[in-house]
Amino acid sequence: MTIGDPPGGAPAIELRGATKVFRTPSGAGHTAVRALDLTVEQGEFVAVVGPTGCGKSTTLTLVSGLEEPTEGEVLVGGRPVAGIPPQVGFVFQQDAVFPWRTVLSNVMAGPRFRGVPKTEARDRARDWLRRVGLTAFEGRYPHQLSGGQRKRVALAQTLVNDPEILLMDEPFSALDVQTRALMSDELLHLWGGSGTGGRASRASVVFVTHDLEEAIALADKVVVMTAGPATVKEVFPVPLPRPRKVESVRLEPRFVEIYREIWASLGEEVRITRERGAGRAA
Ligand SMILES: Nc1ncnc2c1ncn2[C@@H]1O[C@H](COP(=O)(O)OP(=O)(O)OP(=O)(O)O)[C@@H](O)[C@H]1O
Repeated sequence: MTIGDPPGGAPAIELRGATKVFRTPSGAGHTAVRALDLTVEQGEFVAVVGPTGCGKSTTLTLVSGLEEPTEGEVLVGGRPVAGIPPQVGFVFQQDAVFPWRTVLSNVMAGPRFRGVPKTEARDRARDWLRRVGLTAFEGRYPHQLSGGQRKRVALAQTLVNDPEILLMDEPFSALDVQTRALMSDELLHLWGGSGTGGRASRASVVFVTHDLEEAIALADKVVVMTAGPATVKEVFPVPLPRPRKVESVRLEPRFVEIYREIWASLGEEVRITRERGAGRAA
């Protein structure tokens, strides 16, 4: 057993009654998530959808250890989160690349930071750049890349560290529709391979998105959050076979049925959020 192995086959992530109250500048409390129960099994791909501002990103920050819950428990690999767990990788909407470093140097940065010798870090980075189709771009700087290419760098940069848990917060939302579909396929391909690195099992993923089609196309289960403060409203399994291609899977009749079913639940929360916004503006 290595340090990252969960005890007794525990789920990858568990939130038990997790509540997060932020202090606002006026000193008042703002509840971002409340009594949230969520389990992500090892190797599972979970998509989280919910109305804007409901608390999806806050949920990820609790799992990442960047924030502590005010009440309840957050477990990663069966252990309470204390600080940022080393086995967790992130991909956010904004690129987290160093603009002054080349693509290769950016992808090497994580392993180097973790103490991997330079030659090995370079080999691993090159292997990941090959997997994401950027071998020819290793000497470029981020500003010399397209949005889709930068996103590929971000994926390589995260996956090169062989994370057991991958937290993704609207990672593709800044991309155009076609690039977005390509990146989703690429993500499924990389995730579905025989582990992201030396491990036999694949990473457990929590993927936050506004796009219900994207959520269904990617995930094993879709978690619908309520209007803020977020709690889990319903969890829908997505029994679509894998491997999937996002552009074709969304045309299948079963996909459309699942979409209707989840939208009936999500749409209600979106309406509640809109009505609150309209009320405030009035
Ligand atoms: N550090 C903070 N201090 C105070 N309030 C915060 C803080 N971070 C988030 N919030 C508030 O908590 C609520 C949930 O925010 P969060 O970013 O988690 O929502 P979200 O569902 O990810 O939003 P979106 O879909 O728009 O990205 C919001 O009302 C937000 O204003």
